[in-house]
Amino acid sequence: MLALTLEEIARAVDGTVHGDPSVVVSGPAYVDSRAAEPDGLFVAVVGDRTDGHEYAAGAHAVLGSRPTEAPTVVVGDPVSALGRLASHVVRRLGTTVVALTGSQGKTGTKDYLAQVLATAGPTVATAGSFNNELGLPLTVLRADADTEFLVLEMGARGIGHIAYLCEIAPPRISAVLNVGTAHLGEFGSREAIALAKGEIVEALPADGIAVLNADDDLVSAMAARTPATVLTFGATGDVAWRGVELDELGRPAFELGHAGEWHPVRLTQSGAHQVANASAAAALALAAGLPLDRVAAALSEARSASPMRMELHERADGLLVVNDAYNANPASMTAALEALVAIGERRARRTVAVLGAMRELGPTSYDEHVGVGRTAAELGVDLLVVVGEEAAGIAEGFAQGGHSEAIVTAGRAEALDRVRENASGADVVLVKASRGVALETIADGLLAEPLVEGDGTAP
Ligand SMILES: CC(=O)N[C@H]1[C@@H](OP(=O)(O)OP(=O)(O)OC[C@H]2O[C@@H](n3ccc(=O)[nH]c3=O)[C@H](O)[C@@H]2O)O[C@H](CO)[C@@H](O)[C@@H]1O[C@H](C)C(=O)N[C@@H](C)C(=O)N[C@H](CCC(=O)N[C@@H](CCC[C@@H](N)C(=O)O)C(=O)O)C(=O)O
Ligand SMILES: Nc1ncnc2c1ncn2[C@@H]1O[C@H](COP(=O)(O)OP(=O)(O)OP(=O)(O)O)[C@@H](O)[C@H]1O
Ligand SMILES: C[C@@H](N)C(=O)N[C@H](C)C(=O)O
Repeated sequence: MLALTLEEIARAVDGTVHGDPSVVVSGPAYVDSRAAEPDGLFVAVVGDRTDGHEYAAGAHAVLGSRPTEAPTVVVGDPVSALGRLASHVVRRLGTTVVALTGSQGKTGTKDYLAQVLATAGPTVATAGSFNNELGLPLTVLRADADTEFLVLEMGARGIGHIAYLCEIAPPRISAVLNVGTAHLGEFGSREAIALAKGEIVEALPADGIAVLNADDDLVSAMAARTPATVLTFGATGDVAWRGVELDELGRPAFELGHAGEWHPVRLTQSGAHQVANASAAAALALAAGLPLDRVAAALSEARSASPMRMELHERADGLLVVNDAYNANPASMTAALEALVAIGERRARRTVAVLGAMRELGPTSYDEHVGVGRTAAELGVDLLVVVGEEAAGIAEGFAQGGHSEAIVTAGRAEALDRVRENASGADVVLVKASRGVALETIADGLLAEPLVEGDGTAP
């Protein structure tokens, strides 16, 4: 972080210093004392389970809503003060702010983009999915005077969320990946989601660049909402792809093109949907001034940086587990099922889908779950295990799709037992549900399973 004294921080956030005002903060801000940063700023937040102020002792410096044993800048609301501090700092840095949003793919695209830009200069990017009013300022305050690119993932569950984040860190380049149905229950309609996501291009300056998905009508229409130059990505975009082929793990190889120039890309992440994310990252990198050949090469070198997104592991007996359990909405469920079937076809494996609830979908939630079940049947998934009553519609859709009965379980423990009974080393298993369902426990359980000679089942 830019080195600032507590006195300077207090001035920037309209706070009051309790303790030595000359203490210099040069490290990042953080919210968990168990992951303290040297010379950093501990942001004390009152949470659902405990009060961060209780853990301030020993901190180098604190931003909180009351004095602590450590040098503290006291403010009314530490989270909004953190936003003001980030806003103050980012305006003093010469870094290029690149922001992106969308209903799905933000983190994956951010991970691609961060690795591509890092080939051209020091880059700071959102850790994991730290993309809200707390996570974004924490990311900004990891940047310093040497940072050339600041890559910010921006999440939203309502109108104005992204506009607020753009006030903290105004982007010069920004992208909208897609408008799906994630958090539809919070927004009310896809049109409202589009209104919210488009705030990221409305915030651009006239000399900025808006990267929009040419294949998504709600996104391409956002061109009318920005003063910036528009650069599109997609099968029909300015930045396009052709010749997509999937290998036996569903990893795409394709040609990436722009302005008549084409270069090969071979991704190490599974799923045809990664092509759109990689192409969006390419468009953002081109907008930041990188040449297409370097972008294509860097995409092929990019490693998976965030867990539980199409995370593949093979067990000793050959069972292939696809842990895509970070979250779930209808579009990402469909993408994951398509990847599952693609792998099954290429490795001559039986396909097993272990699916739980998709949350925050609002009144159409049950129908959306039925739709996912129908998709699984139409794609030819061999065995479906449904986890929890909340996801029951998936089983109904599977039956409607003309497939044999799904195995419906009460919860994760029962589902793990059923998968252990029914899946063998010749299968590929997909595990997917919303974050709160935490189906990674099933993926972990399958991979942790001790194998015994003979029947290959756990003791
Ligand atoms: C403040 C905080 O850290 N919250 C996290 C904490 O929540 P909880 O209330 O349970 O905290 P506690 O009561 O346990 O502790 C209080 C504080 O004390 C600290 N502390 C505790 C013990 C100790 O020994 N030392 C300590 O210092 C502790 O660190 C607390 O600060 O834990 C939860 C479970 O792990 C976390 O989920 C919670 O994080 C909150 C939600 C958060 O906002 N985290 C951000 C850093 C973040 O960006 N998280 C992202 C997820 C963001 C997200 O969901 N994005 C949505 C869009 C959201 C739009 C937004 N505008 C909205 O309205 O929602 C999306 O879909 O993309 C992430 O984690 O990936
Ligand atoms: N372009 C896409 N189309 C459909 N599904 C996608 C796409 N990109 C990623 N996904 C899937 O969506 C899920 C979430 O991916 P990712 O974390 O990258 O999205 P996100 O937008 O960052 O999510 P969040 O809002 O929770 O941060 C994963 O299952 C991933 O495989
Ligand atoms: C965890 C949050 N980013 C998210 O994606 N929530 C939805 C509802 C999910 O978990 O599927």
